[in-house]
Amino acid sequence: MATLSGVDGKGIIVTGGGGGLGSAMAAELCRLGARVVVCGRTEETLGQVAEAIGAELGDGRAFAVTVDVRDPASVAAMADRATELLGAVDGLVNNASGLFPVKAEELTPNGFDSVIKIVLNGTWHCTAEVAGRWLRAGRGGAVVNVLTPYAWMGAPGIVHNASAKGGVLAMTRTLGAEWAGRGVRVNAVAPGWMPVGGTDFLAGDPRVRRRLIEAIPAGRLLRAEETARATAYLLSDDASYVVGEVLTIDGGHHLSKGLYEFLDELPGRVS
Ligand SMILES: CCCCC/C=C/C(=O)SCCNC(=O)CCNC(=O)[C@H](O)C(C)(C)COP(=O)(O)OP(=O)(O)OC[C@H]1O[C@@H](n2cnc3c(N)ncnc32)[C@H](O)[C@@H]1OP(=O)(O)O
Ligand SMILES: NC(=O)C1=CN([C@@H]2O[C@H](COP(=O)(O)OP(=O)(O)OC[C@H]3O[C@@H](n4cnc5c(N)ncnc54)[C@H](OP(=O)(O)O)[C@@H]3O)[C@@H](O)[C@H]2O)C=CC1
Repeated sequence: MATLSGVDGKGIIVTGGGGGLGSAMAAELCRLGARVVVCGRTEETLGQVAEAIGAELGDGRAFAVTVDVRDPASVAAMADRATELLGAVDGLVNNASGLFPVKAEELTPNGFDSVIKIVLNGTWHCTAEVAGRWLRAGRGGAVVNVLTPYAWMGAPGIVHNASAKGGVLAMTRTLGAEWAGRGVRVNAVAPGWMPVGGTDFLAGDPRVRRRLIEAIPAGRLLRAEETARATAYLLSDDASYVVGEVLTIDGGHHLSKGLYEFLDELPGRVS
């Protein structure tokens, strides 16, 4: 029986790997057979993630490496260390991010820059470093950028992050087309709301949680592991003809329910 090739045996770097989605993603990729380097700025959380994966799946599956994605030299050092630890790097997941809710008219130039530097510049630095090595070596590889549907929908209250994610969307499509002929694939996932990391408040506030869920056609929040599995597909050779694409995983949230939820109340409705 034919099976999907998946990420079994692949070496993958996950940036922001100490965070909510990054840690869940790293663990799920390892369950699917990959070996991962989780990287970010905070050694302690990265160490905890690698240790938890080791306790579940055994040693040699997950490794912690510090990096500041805003700094190209730090990214190059991380890529060196990841290559030593994994043997070969086959995939990169650009998951690191930063944001704070703020009214656009109150956002300072430095506040805007602080988010752009992590999300847009950081994604570029990691992609240029890791994919640059693949291109110079004449080998392939897969990059998956973590977007959200607001990369194209917009997101009032977080203009810095929405602008950065919009930039990463353009980067995904551009580099996807530019490098496809040389075996380097660049794609993205666009997950909806998950009660982890930057939005872990969703797990605790029933009112906010209920209001959000009401707007999601699928009627529930997304599980981080579901994002991980979609990411695994894009990292795998099964997606070898998928280029510059965005896989949206939001239960239909960005499509909205439209008139459907009011259908029974509309005058003149023919049943
Ligand atoms: C809401 C929908 C979300 C759905 C999708 C979810 C996405 C995520 O969850 S993304 C990940 C969220 N996690 C984090 O953001 C954690 C990491 N965050 C940070 O490190 C900081 O929040 C950061 C993004 C601001 C970066 O920190 P740093 O570079 O150290 O920046 P500074 O603290 O030096 O501040 C720079 C600049 O920004 C202004 N600023 C910071 N926080 C706020 C705030 N809450 N409100 C307004 N302005 C803020 C700060 O004042 C500085 O500006 P100046 O004062 O002009 O110098
Ligand atoms: N949670 C959700 O509902 C959704 C999340 N997403 C996306 O998922 C991704 C992860 O978000 P989430 O897990 O919620 O958030 P977290 O805050 O938990 O994770 C963000 C991670 O980015 C790392 N990071 C921040 N700045 C830097 C930097 N300069 N260099 C290296 N690493 C950095 C942080 O680690 P450290 O501070 O230690 O460096 C942290 O581990 C983001 O791209 C986000 O936009 C998308 C849709 C929904």
